[in-house]
Amino acid sequence: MDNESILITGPEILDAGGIRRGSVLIEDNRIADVSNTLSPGDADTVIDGTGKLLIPGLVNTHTHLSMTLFRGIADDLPLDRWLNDHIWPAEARLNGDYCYAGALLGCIEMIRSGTTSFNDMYFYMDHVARAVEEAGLRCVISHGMIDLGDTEKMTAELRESRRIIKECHGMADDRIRVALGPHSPYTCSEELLKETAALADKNDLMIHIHVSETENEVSEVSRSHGMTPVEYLDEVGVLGPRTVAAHCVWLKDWEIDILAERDVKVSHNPSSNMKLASGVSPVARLLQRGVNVSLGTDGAASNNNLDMFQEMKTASLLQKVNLEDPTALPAMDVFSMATLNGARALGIDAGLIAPGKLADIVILNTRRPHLTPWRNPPSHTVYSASGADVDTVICDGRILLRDGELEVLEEKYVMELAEAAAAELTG
Ligand SMILES: C[C@H]1O[C@@H](n2cnc3c(N)ncnc32)[C@H](O)[C@@H]1O
Ligand SMILES: [Zn+2]
Repeated sequence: MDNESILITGPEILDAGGIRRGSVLIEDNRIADVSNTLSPGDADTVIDGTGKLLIPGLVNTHTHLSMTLFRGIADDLPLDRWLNDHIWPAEARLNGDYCYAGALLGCIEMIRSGTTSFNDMYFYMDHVARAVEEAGLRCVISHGMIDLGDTEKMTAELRESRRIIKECHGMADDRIRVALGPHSPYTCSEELLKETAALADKNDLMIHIHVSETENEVSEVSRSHGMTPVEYLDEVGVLGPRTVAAHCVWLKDWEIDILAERDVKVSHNPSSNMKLASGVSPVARLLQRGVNVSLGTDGAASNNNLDMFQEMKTASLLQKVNLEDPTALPAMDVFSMATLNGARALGIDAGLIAPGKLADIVILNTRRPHLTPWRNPPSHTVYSASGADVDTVICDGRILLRDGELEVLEEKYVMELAEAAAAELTG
């Protein structure tokens, strides 16, 4: 059933390299050919791409998938009160079944809005992995480690990370990989951060961490360590090319240099930063210095959805208004962030529509009133489209959504499961 050949005939193709027209042939889990001479006889499955736009699957480089269960519970608060007074008390009641239900729901939401890969940090990650395996998506997952300076807690967090690595790394034909997830410089002890760096080095693992999200964090870290968060994380060895640093809102100029030098992968989360009023990340400057900046939604309790199309538009508009410069972060740049830069951040051989790349592909219906006249694909994709315009999704060469119909998971059942879990948790 999966991993046969699929031919998508005659769509327009948009990726970070530009716009063109051509048919796309998928064999097994990779793109085999992109050309104008392919004929329908060449494939087991043929998808008519006429009137469609074919793009690489979007990559969400920072989220907490199971937090779909907490959507709408604590709006209109700053990060510290949001976490301390609402989210952490609610999370204390989580278990594996709840996290599985929330992750399944999140997977459906992502498939329907054109995301094929994501970077997740949360709890009960073996249950999240099971959901992702069933959904057919690709991900990097990490157990969110928080020790608040407690040595016993630190040992337990590292033990749980090791367990998840052992059980889940390379699962589902390597669609699921495991990273280390020290939550942040303000919730992890110095020792935990150093242990994390050593473990990542030894086992060639990615690190996923929140960095310089709020002004409070910068004051707190500066007070405790006499250094800014980026300087401190560099000192303890956490920053490198396999580190995804989420947020990076409050950066001094020299911290941007450190991030660039270490080739840290920055994940920009504009909706969450705006909703929690955390601030505005200097994305245009980061990109100018050559930092690989990608996009993330953060969790559904601070966004409040997982739609990467909205995230692209928001990212662009936020830079423009903040810099009072309408040329800042144009459509093509933000589209590259959501595709190629995301794939690079997660070490995934995708993000471009080209032979040899992993077949993670999204097809949009362009024949919609709000996309008419169809004339400027990058502009329409970033400024006019939404996740609801996605009609077909392929991940790892397997069709997950076809003409708006899910080919994986039972949507009605998953929604009921998530409703029940949310009611028990927060109701
Ligand atoms: C993995 C941990 O990260 C928390 N979490 C979710 N969103 C954010 C954010 N924007 N900043 C910091 N922590 C966050 C989750 O609620 C969980 O406790
Ligand atoms: Zn987060």
